[in-house]
Amino acid sequence: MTKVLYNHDINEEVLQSKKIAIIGYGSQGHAHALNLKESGFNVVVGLRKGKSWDQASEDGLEVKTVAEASKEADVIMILLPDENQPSVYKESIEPNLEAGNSLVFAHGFNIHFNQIVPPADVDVYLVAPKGPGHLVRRTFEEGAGVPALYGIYQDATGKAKDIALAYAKGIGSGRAGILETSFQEETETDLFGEQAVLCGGTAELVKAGFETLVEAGYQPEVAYFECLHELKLIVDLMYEGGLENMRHSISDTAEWGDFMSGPRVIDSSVKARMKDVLTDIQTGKFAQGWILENQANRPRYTAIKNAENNHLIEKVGKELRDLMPFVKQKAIKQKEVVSNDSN
Ligand SMILES: NC(=O)C1=CN([C@@H]2O[C@H](COP(=O)(O)OP(=O)(O)OC[C@H]3O[C@@H](n4cnc5c(N)ncnc54)[C@H](OP(=O)(O)O)[C@@H]3O)[C@@H](O)[C@H]2O)C=CC1
Ligand SMILES: CC[C@](O)(C(C)=O)C(=O)O
Ligand SMILES: [Mg+2]
Ligand SMILES: [Mg+2]
Repeated sequence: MTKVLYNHDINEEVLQSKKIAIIGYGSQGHAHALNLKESGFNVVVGLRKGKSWDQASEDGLEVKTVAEASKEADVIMILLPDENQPSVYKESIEPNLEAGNSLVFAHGFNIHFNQIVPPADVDVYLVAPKGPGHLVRRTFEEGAGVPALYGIYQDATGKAKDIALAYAKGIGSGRAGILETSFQEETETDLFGEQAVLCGGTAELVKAGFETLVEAGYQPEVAYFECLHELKLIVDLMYEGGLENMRHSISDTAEWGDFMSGPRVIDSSVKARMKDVLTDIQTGKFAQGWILENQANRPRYTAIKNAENNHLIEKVGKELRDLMPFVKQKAIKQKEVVSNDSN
């Protein structure tokens, strides 16, 4: 088995004397900045003036422009949206890099697809949490953490691995497990996971199930509870003890239906199309499409997002969630507060 590292394997001393600039204060940025600060590290947040700036200041953090924060820091973690990173890097980070600095990423996209080309005299590595930023923060506050990958692209100082591990420990990932990867592996598996399974695959499965029931004449509220709300409860059981644990808790009738109908819905044609998705990621076709979409000011992204937000499942879901005070919309609320991007 691949070696998984935990807090007791990591000495964070190497990071204690350094200043860490967190560039961006969105989903990942707020979590890294606050977790690192509470772990005892010296943090400055790099931003433009606006909502995030105000929020980071209100949260008690030192806030400066991206250029100022980059200039004074030894470790510069870029937590801007992937599509904004190249221009901000060129304008405000690259001119302020010094030999021996660390340039750090939470996702390998811009290095792997050559959108950012760093100088040879800085360390370049990634610390990529395997979970949404709001959960990186929430689990840390609860005394737990989100697993993370680290990977070294360039080791100018000979200390890149030690600093990367100390950083991962500082955000709480040493409580959950830290694994070594490469920029290529992180970039390709992360894009595949979010497209085919975690976000794209799951959203389409949920909508298809909901639409099938509603089109057959069943109540939308029943369809919502069945296909979306209960999904979390089922996935919690998988998270806690794998598929076997989920199957232990459900009825034998459900388990037999799972064995009989699951493979009818998710058949070998789905896996073949997953392989096509992976190929587009590996060849750079997906990355090129996303870069062009941004250069054109996101016409397709905006149209699809508007249509998705107006889907019946969203309307019904909002009404039902409003009646369940224990279901809190923490992630979206936080994102609205800390980010004024087009989300
Ligand atoms: N979201 C996640 O959970 C995960 C993300 N990642 C990676 O982490 C990185 C960050 O992603 P994520 O946290 O989603 O990003 P967000 O979209 O949440 O980042 C928004 C933040 O970036 C700031 N920002 C945007 N553009 C600029 C700019 N031009 N100058 C200064 N600040 C700017 C915003 O400030 P303002 O308020 O001024 O707009 C805001 O603080 C990406 O590489 C992503 O792939 C990795 C794992 C999971
Ligand atoms: C699953 C989506 C993700 O990769 C993540 C939260 O890990 C992202 O890019 O946001
Ligand atoms: Mg991810
Ligand atoms: Mg991702």
